[in-house]
Amino acid sequence: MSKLPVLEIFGPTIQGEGMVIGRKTMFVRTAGCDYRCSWCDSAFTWDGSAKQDIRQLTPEAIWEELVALGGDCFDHVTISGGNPALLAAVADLVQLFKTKGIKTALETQGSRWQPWMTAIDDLTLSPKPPSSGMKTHFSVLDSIIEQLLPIGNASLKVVIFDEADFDYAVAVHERYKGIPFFLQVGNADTTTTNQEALTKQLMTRYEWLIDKAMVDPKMNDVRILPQIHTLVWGNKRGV
Ligand SMILES: C[S@@+](CC[C@H](N)C(=O)[O-])C[C@H]1O[C@@H](n2cnc3c(N)ncnc32)[C@H](O)[C@@H]1O
Ligand SMILES: Nc1nc2[nH]cc(C(=O)O)c2c(=O)[nH]1
Ligand code: SF4
Ligand SMILES: [Mg+2]
Repeated sequence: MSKLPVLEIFGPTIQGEGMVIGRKTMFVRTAGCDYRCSWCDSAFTWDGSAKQDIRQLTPEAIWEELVALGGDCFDHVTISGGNPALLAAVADLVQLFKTKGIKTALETQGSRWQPWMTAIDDLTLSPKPPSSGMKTHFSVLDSIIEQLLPIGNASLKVVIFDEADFDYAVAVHERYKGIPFFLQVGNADTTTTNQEALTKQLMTRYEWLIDKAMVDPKMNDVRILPQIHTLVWGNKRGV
């Protein structure tokens, strides 16, 4: 069976972001990304700094590791990256999880379509705002959302750092009216170990983002969230 490039397997922990925030889950983090976001909090998946830690694993080997870590204390796995949507082999992993009675979530920026996306229970599409330095190919995102709308498994989550990002988020929300929409506080310091200062800064940014959304009639049907794992554990990896 085809193998996947894996950088991290961890949990159980809480899903710290978006549509299933707070849910107990395991994480599988794949290596490689087609983007280079200026503020990426997982740059080690694509910048070469963790190259030596990438393992090519079969779905069965991934499952064994999840069970070794979580025992019978989980029923949900989140696949993130990097961009797991670069990998056709996610299909086999998701099928294996299904046979084990495990629900799946997946995080991607929405730059590539994969047929297995219809089999994901909780799919987060996180197109990137101007502050990331990336450009959204809306024709690709249009096509992904069109195919997932009848399934009802997708949400949109836009990370916000500044006014231009907020305007971008408004435009994305307006374009895809029927999709649950989340605004997420951007973490501007992904390397600090000063957790107290980071939490304070993130809460200030959270309040700023709430205030922005409250007075915008185009942002009535939205949810506004921080990354709660960052509030609890700071920039620690593997949580
Ligand atoms: C590391 S990415 C991996 C999945 C996929 N490449 C993507 O970007 O959606 C997981 C989530 O973390 C978000 N993220 C990355 N860096 C962040 C930061 N500095 N502050 C807040 N969210 C961040 C991304 O926007 C995405 O929603
Ligand atoms: N607890 C926790 N929740 C998360 N939600 C999305 C994450 C990601 O890096 O994709 C993430 C993560 O790394 N940890
Ligand atoms: S798309 Fe996701 S993993 Fe890739 S650089 Fe951007 S935030 Fe990081
Ligand atoms: Mg993360």
